[in-house]
Amino acid sequence: MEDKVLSLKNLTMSYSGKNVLNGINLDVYRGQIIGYIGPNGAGKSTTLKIMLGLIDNYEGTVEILGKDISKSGYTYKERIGYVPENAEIYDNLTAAEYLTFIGELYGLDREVARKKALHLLIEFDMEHVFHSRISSFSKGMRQKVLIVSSLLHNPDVIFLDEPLSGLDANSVMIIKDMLEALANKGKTIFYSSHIMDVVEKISNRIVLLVDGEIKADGSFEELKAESQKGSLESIFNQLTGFDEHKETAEHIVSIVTEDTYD
Ligand SMILES: Nc1ncnc2c1ncn2[C@@H]1O[C@H](COP(=O)(O)OP(=O)(O)OP(=O)(O)O)[C@@H](O)[C@H]1O
Repeated sequence: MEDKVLSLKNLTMSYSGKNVLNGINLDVYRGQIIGYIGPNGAGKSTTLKIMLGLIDNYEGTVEILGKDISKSGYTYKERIGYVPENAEIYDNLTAAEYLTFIGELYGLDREVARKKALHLLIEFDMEHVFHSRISSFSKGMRQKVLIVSSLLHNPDVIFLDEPLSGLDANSVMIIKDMLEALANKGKTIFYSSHIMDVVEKISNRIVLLVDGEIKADGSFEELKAESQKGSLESIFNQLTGFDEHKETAEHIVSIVTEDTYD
């Protein structure tokens, strides 16, 4: 199909003999916002890193924008943007220097990259620090720089791994609306996060990964109808078989407050 943007076929990955992804099959179409969720260690970041070409010793097939990424070389990366969970960022550069550099790496003209970066940072109320070193930025300010850096080249597919980390409530609203507007323009968004109420609101399709396997795949309404639970958080708890949060919390508190540890 022409509008198929991503296609994973029997994607399998193991580290030191331990299977992390167990045969993932997933087709993603233009304009979809995929909420990619799952417990810690389920394999979400591993899937993202494979699609981004950062891990290559996987089995199965990964097609992005109609091409098998193991054969097509790196040019597909010109059309994708990535906000990593833990980013290496060149702290000693100013926001202007860093973003202009990233823009140039993506093939933009230096002046175009600089202007576009400035205009985007203005929208995030950060014009006053355009010429400040990133090392002086707060966590949320660094996150905004990362988000801007992933969008400078107007990518068709955007991968975001916990992108709202450190952002204040106003900025979260901007990012949510921005992702929706980008999807309406035909961009495809692959959004991995643990913040269930945001995933519930922005995704038009939710994919739940558990132990390297897709355990649920559908719109929030579909998942809700299947599980008869109210929120995505409770659907997540049910589908991952977890109902012991109260007991676990109490055990933690009893260990913390136990005075026989010496
Ligand atoms: N470089 C590595 N070497 C060995 N094992 C790894 C490596 N990277 C990831 N793993 C293992 O693969 C599994 C999946 O990790 P991954 O980071 O993909 O999970 P995740 O779903 O993104 O988790 P989280 O929600 O905690 O970010 C985990 O068991 C992890 O320990």
